[in-house]
Amino acid sequence: MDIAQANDALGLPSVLAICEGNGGLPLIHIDNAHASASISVHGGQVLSYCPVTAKDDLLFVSRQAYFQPDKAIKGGIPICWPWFGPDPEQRGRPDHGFVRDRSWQLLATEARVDGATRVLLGTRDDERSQALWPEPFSLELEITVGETLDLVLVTHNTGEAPFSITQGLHAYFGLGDVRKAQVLGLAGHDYIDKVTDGSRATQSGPINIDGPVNRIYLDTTDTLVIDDPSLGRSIHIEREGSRSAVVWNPWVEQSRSMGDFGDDEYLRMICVETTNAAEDAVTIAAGERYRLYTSYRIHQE
Ligand SMILES: O=P(O)(O)OC[C@H]1O[C@H](O)[C@H](O)[C@@H](O)[C@@H]1O
Repeated sequence: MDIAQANDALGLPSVLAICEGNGGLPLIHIDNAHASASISVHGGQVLSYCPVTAKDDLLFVSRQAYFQPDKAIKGGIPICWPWFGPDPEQRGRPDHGFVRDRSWQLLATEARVDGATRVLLGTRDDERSQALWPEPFSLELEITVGETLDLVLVTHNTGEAPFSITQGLHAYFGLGDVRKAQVLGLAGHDYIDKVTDGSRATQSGPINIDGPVNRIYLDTTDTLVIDDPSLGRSIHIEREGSRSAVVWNPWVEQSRSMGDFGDDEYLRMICVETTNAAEDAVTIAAGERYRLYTSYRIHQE
């Protein structure tokens, strides 16, 4: 992407500019009446969002994150697609699919009358995707930066046969101290516990984090809340097109095993992910589109 040309075509005076980010990867900067944000064109990934009323960024990015053309960025909101988690066919394909480590295209920008800013990014099938997954597709991510941060991920099946996907908006939220935080809104829901090799259990009460957590919650559509007394705020997550949610914190051992994650960083983050995972996989008919939506709002005390 030629940054000067992109700015000429899609920059928005005093609101949106495209610049060179870490590792030379193009980064979209937004600063409007409601919030500031940055979005990586690589991965189609929101990396930061801070409303003017908030003290701290919504999102966490690891200090050891890779910023390289063929690697995923650890933090922000990676897009997991067309499979969530390990290769479902165990053929050695990358975890979480193949769009989080590729460059997307910046398709459109818009300064809305309500002061929010809209960015449209896209990617579609090509030789590399066909080598990993044969289906013809076009994927669009619409990001709206306003009083809330809204994401809409639309999968368009451009082929002549139906296909099935799992997917996730893998948000890494910043926390003051995970040990004092709670995730609310999942009580009474069954989950698949990936820490104990996929056994099933039912959530009772709020989720407290005092060890590794890696769970797929099922049959859930309610608003989720992350209560974070250390930063004096709560984060509210709304969802449409999703009946599952993933909660992940790597805790001590997994943190040490990841090259792109600091040993102590698990204390300052949690992933609460809007997904179509496990039995919440979706099938999209030829020519049809599927819309996955999520919205994040910070309530600052
Ligand atoms: O390290 P990554 O490939 O980005 O994945 C990070 C994590 O993502 C999800 O939350 C999965 O449930 C975890 O099993 C995985 O470890």
